Amino acid sequence: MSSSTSDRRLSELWSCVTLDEARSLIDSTSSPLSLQNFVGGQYIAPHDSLTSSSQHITSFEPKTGRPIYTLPCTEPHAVEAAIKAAKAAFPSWSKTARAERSAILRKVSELLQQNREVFAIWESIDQGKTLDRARVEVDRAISNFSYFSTFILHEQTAARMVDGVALTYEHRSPAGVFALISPWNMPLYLLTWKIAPCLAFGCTAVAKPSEVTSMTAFLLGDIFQKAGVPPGVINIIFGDGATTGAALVASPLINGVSFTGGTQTGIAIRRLTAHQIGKHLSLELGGKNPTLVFADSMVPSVRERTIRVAAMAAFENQGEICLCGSRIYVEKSVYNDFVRDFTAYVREKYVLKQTVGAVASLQHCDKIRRYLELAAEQKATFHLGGAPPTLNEDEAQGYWIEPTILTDVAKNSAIQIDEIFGPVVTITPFDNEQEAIQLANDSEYGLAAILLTTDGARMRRVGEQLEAGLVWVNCWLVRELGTPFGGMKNSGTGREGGEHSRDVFTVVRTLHLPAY
Ligand SMILES: NC(=O)C1=CN([C@@H]2O[C@H](COP(=O)(O)OP(=O)(O)OC[C@H]3O[C@@H](n4cnc5c(N)ncnc54)[C@H](O)[C@@H]3O)[C@@H](O)[C@H]2O)C=CC1
Ligand SMILES: O=C(O)/C=C/C=C(\O)C(=O)O
Repeated sequence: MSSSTSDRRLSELWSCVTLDEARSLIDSTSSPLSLQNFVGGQYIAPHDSLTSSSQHITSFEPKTGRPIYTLPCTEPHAVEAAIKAAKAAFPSWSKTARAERSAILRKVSELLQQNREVFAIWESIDQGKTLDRARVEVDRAISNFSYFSTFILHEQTAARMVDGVALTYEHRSPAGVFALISPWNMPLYLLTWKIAPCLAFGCTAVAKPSEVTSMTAFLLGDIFQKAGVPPGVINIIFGDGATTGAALVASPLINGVSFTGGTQTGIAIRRLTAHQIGKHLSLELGGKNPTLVFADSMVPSVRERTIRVAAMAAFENQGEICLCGSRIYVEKSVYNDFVRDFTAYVREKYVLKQTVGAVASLQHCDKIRRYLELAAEQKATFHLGGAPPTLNEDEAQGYWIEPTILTDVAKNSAIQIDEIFGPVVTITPFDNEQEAIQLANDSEYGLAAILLTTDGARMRRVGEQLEAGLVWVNCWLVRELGTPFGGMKNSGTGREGGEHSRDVFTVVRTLHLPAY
């Protein structure tokens, strides 16, 4: 594809300001849209053998099951070309004054803001989420850039005197070229959560979105070009995990990997990089997060909040957020009331096709359906869900799962143990605080936990015993971008956010200067 053809395609994509216009564009094109890698500051023609690929992957619209575009499955030699572009850009970018880097990132955030609705439309089409949810996520992508563009302006390093003998200080420098790999549940939100700090701290990168949801990453290339990000500083390549992702993380030219995705993939990345001890690894992996509902949180004055927070934590984005609370534990004295009120609330507020979207892929939909079949076989009680959804002709091939509420699921059932990552929640009673903590911690994962109680002492007593990197009390997914974000146990290693992202993307040396 010549660059003028790619420009035309991009301008068609940018011109869609409603979901219907975007769908018409997909339907009207005789050949499916084909995404192109963005390397060295430009989109790469598919027939460029050095930087692209002969293999292609088709991506489908979750709400209809129709093909929407193809993407190159970038082969190792082309991955290497993108890494070399990032490496060539590193010396200059890493020395660029932080005020200048900040201004460029600020421009990226402004351009995202100006194109907010277009990004939301394509994210909703590509991922299956509702348009409202997509808008929330684009707003966070905007914040990712604005936050780190200002964070770097205020960094300071303190010097210390040691016993009057030596003056010491920490000197940080950008760690090098990063592989930034993101999943399909919140594509733009999570990819920019990596790109923004990486560039802010002076590193360069090769970013690879999920092969399931590559569309908004494709549009991002154009934003970086328009914002004046120098060529090679950020390269975006497409492809699957086995071919493209593995070649990217394993390359000896890559100094660090920031990855969000499934735990098994995190383990594979650790193996692929095990012999490269100095490679920075930040892995944000799966979760099977508990929501603990204490009886005091069901008193009339706060009952509505308790139900609302538990429901949001379970079903936001179809349950496709690694932080979702998919195991709800309820104190026995309020168990029946909770199940009744929670079910009524979810039935009213989480309505398939209105406030609940389609799940991301056919493969993922089949996986969730297998868990629902298992629940039926194991004679779980379905308070909601379990039946095939009512769909019109256009939606019949889409990946739709009704919000599902299960009780009577055994502790050792795979439904209670595995990360289902869909709109499926279990509710289980507990007798006392100690049992609640023990049930919450009885998981290989340790990403997040939600604690619903009005007892201030319990908030700390229980909260501090939960094996989770993030504990939310009477709220969920409240985020301040400087706080450490990441998981314990098999939910990952490393923390990102503010100065924790600085630890990921910089190397530190301590200088000792004689004081005399
Ligand atoms: N944030 C989270 O916690 C997420 C958890 N998951 C969980 O993982 C399960 C599997 O989902 P998948 O689509 O397979 O997610 P995944 O972990 O395979 O995909 C995430 C990203 O990793 C890449 N990738 C895969 N294998 C790789 C490798 N060997 N080296 C480098 N990159 C690689 C993929 O291409 C994608 O960009 C889900 O059902 C869900 O339970 C999935 C996505 C996000
Ligand atoms: O950074 C956040 O606010 C949320 C992150 C969510 C994930 O990493 C996920 O769902 O994979």
